[in-house]
Amino acid sequence: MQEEGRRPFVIGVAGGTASGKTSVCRKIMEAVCQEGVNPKVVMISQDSFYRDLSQEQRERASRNQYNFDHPDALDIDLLKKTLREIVAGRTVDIPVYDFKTHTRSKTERRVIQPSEVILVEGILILYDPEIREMLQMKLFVDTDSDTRLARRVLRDIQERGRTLESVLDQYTVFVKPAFEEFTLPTKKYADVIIPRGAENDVAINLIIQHIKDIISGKLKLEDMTGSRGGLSFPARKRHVSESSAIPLARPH
Ligand SMILES: Nc1ncnc2c1ncn2[C@@H]1O[C@H](COP(=O)(O)OP(=O)(O)O)[C@@H](O)[C@H]1O
Ligand SMILES: Nc1ccn([C@@H]2O[C@H](COP(=O)(O)O)[C@@H](O)[C@H]2O)c(=O)n1
Repeated sequence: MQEEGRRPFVIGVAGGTASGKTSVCRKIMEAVCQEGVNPKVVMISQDSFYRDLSQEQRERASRNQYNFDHPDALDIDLLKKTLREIVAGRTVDIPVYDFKTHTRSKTERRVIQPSEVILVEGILILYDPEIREMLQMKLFVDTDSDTRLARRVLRDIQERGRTLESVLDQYTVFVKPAFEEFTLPTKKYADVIIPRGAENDVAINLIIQHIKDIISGKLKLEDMTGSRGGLSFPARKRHVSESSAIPLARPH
């Protein structure tokens, strides 16, 4: 149960498509849940907040003429409202999104119970200033773009009902340019940059340790700067570099 008066610890995980955001979140969840105090941890994807498309927009999407990587493709207001509710410790329900049909389920919603740790991941999760304000820890998963494209091709064909041609076409026309325009510039907001994503155990273990210290109370509110009315990460930015585990210079 969430402690009376204590805000959940909200962690934002950004990065390009198929960079390993979800995989990093899963690793963090597994490790944090092994903690003796057994905190409740939940993961939310920004993908749940894609706008429902009209028939005409769905037809354009199926012809690869719809830009899902532009901020306007997301209902950012609903995401913000939902995060505010979560931060206030209330139960919320969020849409269930289907990548094959580009629509939200008409019958299903996912219920998110109050939790001590909230992981929220997405390509644009560090894009909106009000959302950034709600995050006590900001991570950016920094995986090489060739690797990301290779993973996206496999994933989108296997799981999202796409053809090779459509994945490559969408990537060239929309995904890559939007990554450069909207996602990459948000790297500067990250407290920790994780090169190579989920395989970077050194970086992930440092992050896990920090979260455990906060949950166990070893890191206290008054020990931290930059507090926004709840638990927060020290304001000084850290960069877990590829070559050095112990860090920690400012990101560029
Ligand atoms: N380190 C890794 N090695 C191999 N495959 C990976 C690795 N990290 C992620 N993947 C695969 O790449 C795809 C995208 O990973 P995911 O974590 O869902 O990325 P994102 O949430 O950033 O889109 C998935 O199919 C996943 O299994
Ligand atoms: N109907 C949709 C909605 C989104 N996309 C793509 O998903 C990517 C974001 O998801 P990740 O898991 O890769 O972070 C984004 O790049 C959109 O292009 C889609 O193809 N169809």
